[in-house]
Amino acid sequence: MTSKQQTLIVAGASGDLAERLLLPGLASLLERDRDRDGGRRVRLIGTSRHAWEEGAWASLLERASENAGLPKGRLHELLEHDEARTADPAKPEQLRELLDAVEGEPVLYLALPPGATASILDALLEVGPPEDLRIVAEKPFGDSLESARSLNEQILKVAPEERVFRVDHFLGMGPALDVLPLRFGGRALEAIWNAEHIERVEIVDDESIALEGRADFYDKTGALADMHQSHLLQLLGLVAMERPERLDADGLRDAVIAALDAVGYPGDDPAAASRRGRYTAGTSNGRDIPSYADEDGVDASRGTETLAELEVEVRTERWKGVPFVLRSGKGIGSPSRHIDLLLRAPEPLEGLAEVRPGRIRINLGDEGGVRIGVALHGAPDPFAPVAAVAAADPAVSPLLPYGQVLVAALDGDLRLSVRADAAERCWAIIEPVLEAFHSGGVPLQEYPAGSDGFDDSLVVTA
Ligand SMILES: O=P(O)(O)OC[C@H]1O[C@@H](O)[C@H](O)[C@@H](O)[C@@H]1O
Repeated sequence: MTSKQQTLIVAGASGDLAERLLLPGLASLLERDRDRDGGRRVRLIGTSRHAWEEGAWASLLERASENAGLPKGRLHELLEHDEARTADPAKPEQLRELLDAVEGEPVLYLALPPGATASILDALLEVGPPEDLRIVAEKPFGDSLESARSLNEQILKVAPEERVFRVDHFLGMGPALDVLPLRFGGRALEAIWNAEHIERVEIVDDESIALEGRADFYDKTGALADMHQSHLLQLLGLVAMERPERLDADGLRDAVIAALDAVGYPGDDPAAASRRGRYTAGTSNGRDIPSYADEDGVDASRGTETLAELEVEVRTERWKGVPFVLRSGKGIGSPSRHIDLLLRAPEPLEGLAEVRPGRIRINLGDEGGVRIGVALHGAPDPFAPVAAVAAADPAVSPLLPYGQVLVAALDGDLRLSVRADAAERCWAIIEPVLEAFHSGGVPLQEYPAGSDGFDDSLVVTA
């Protein structure tokens, strides 16, 4: 690769996302590519509407390098150029100045909430977007089906779909990338990847962290819109889809949308298919956590959920009658990120001790890998560590998930980006449940932070 020059403008660079995830992701990919044909030629402009304090930009890059596990000066070294600007890209004249500072191909990363993204898109239309502009839009893409539609209309006036990258960093997680080779790269698992052999699928992201000062965003959003609408449904798309005709962007994204289109609620009753909870004071991961209702910036009367569980069906021949359970919560005592495919019990065989039927676990946590529970002699519990383990080679995907989605955007690979129709469809799937939540149709349960979530006896009114 003698790479072309690109200027990455990050709007919202002073936010927590840039420091924790996006810039570390960038550092991880520049580091990976540093010795490949002279490395990538990326210029970075970080913008914020608020004035940058003296030294704030340099120390942001240092913290981002450290968050990527690199020496603190590394990101600065790897970038061809970097600078911070105080600018409001929603103001056309300020946006024009930013675009004038671009050298090479412009990549505009909108690390901002949907309302701010919409204002910048308006400004882009007014100044006339450069023809080679790439737009990267952070999740949540809209905050309802209607706003996702209108964002899509706006964005497609500014750039064609093949230059638009709607980010879902779960799609950049090594283990999520493993789902495709796991299913289609060999015969062992795809042969049983159906309702005949699989009884239930669980897609879980239970986190020990709590609100972490994000009340501004989270209290208006809640677990369901934060996690299920994007991350968990995208994973469901990969697990539930049919074999794509080919694994290019259209092939993959057509297969994902077909799976999402087939999603419905058991008995067409979204309220009965869902549960929600909110943490009370407790201790999680050795830290004292206040009750969600008492966290700074929270309006307790909103009844925002910090834990949500949803059961859906995928109405295809392959998945007939198989519940897909999607759960995510904060302040959970035994955090776990995984996709489990629980196998049906075999026909009993006289003389053979009864064992648990086993499961396929795709571990989405840092350690990754796939664990297949099988019955072995002397190991009646196939969930025990003697079961077969396929560990991914960490050298194969050394990028952080944000590095993976970012490199896809920089290189124009659309496979890790959520297509317009899928972003809308995911809102359409969760909106009936959100309505049930807001109208009080699903009781808000309480769980102490540090516990494992639902306890049906603790029901409070929403
Ligand atoms: O642990 P990661 O990779 O940051 O992903 C989980 C996070 O994903 C984000 O998209 C959500 O807004 C957060 O609430 C969540 O904690």
